[in-house]
Amino acid sequence: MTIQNKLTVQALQWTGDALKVLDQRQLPEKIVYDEYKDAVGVTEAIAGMRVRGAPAIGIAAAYGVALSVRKHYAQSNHWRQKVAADIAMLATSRPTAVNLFWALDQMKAVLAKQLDNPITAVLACAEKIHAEDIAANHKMGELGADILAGAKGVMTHCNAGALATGGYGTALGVIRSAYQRERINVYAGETRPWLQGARLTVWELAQDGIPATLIADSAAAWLMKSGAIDWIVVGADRIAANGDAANKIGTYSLAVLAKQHGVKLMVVAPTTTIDWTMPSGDLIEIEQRNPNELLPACYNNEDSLVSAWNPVFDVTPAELIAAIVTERGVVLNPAGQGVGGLKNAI
Ligand SMILES: CSC[C@@H](O)[C@@H](O)C(=O)COP(=O)(O)O
Repeated sequence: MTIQNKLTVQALQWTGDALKVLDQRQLPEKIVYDEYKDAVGVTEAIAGMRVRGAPAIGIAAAYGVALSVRKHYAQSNHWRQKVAADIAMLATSRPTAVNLFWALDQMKAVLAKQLDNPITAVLACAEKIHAEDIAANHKMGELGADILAGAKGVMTHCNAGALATGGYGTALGVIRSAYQRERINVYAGETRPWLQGARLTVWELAQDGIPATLIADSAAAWLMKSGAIDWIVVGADRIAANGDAANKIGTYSLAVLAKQHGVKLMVVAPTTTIDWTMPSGDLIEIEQRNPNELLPACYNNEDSLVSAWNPVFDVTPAELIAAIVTERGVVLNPAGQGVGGLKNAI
């Protein structure tokens, strides 16, 4: 399947025998791509945040399985067991984004078939997942832009752009599409502690010629009070069946503040981000990352009395969400109805 992406900078590229990953830890100062030829490398790239963002994590993992089959098929009669072990390893890379587990399930389903050429079959599946994600982003961009019509300002959190997906982006896809229709003021929260907003989002928008204003996370309430924004537009890592949505830590704070200020919250995510088996967001596993991502280095010693609590996602209840935008359609005011209506929608 052809992968179409208008952007020059892509998080992931398949080269024919390797996965090229843009090292997002080095942005915006440096644009560095690393090449991975096995599932161990791809697992490390995901766990170490070289590639991040729910859809991009799923796509990278799918290519990781394709690399695993390439490596083991010709070398071993036990290639299926070795690939299964690699899939189990990839599944440990990060816990919250359900796109990872969805993509691995897609690859397992291909591998469960009688295959004449497993290498070609799994690669075709990975490329299909990649291409369909880009197509879904463009569809969501248009649907979300319809909702934003007439808005003067939007704020986004974390990076839910081309860097976090196959290309174009979820929340940033909506902002891109809206901006193409009419100029809109875009604000991005810096997104502590990893600074996805400051390092990735404003840079990515600037690559497309879209002006963006960076704010400290703690300035969000004051921005809303000023009347500058009508909507907050974010992505998601996992949406429960009842419409609760896990996203980058700080999204829940923004949702609570938005309610106080009459600002609306839009969650933009492909249906691969919906966990149909999970009835409520209360059950979503929230990743805790190393406290040293937060702690100044001087506290990183055994005698230190200072520790850090570093959950990197939170869950926004459906009642605080005005719209969930997917490639299959929009759910307005999901509280009470959830997202089940999208399950069989085309
Ligand atoms: C389209 S990306 C949606 C989410 O994955 C994104 O908002 C987010 O929270 C990413 O977190 P990260 O820890 O950078 O992987």
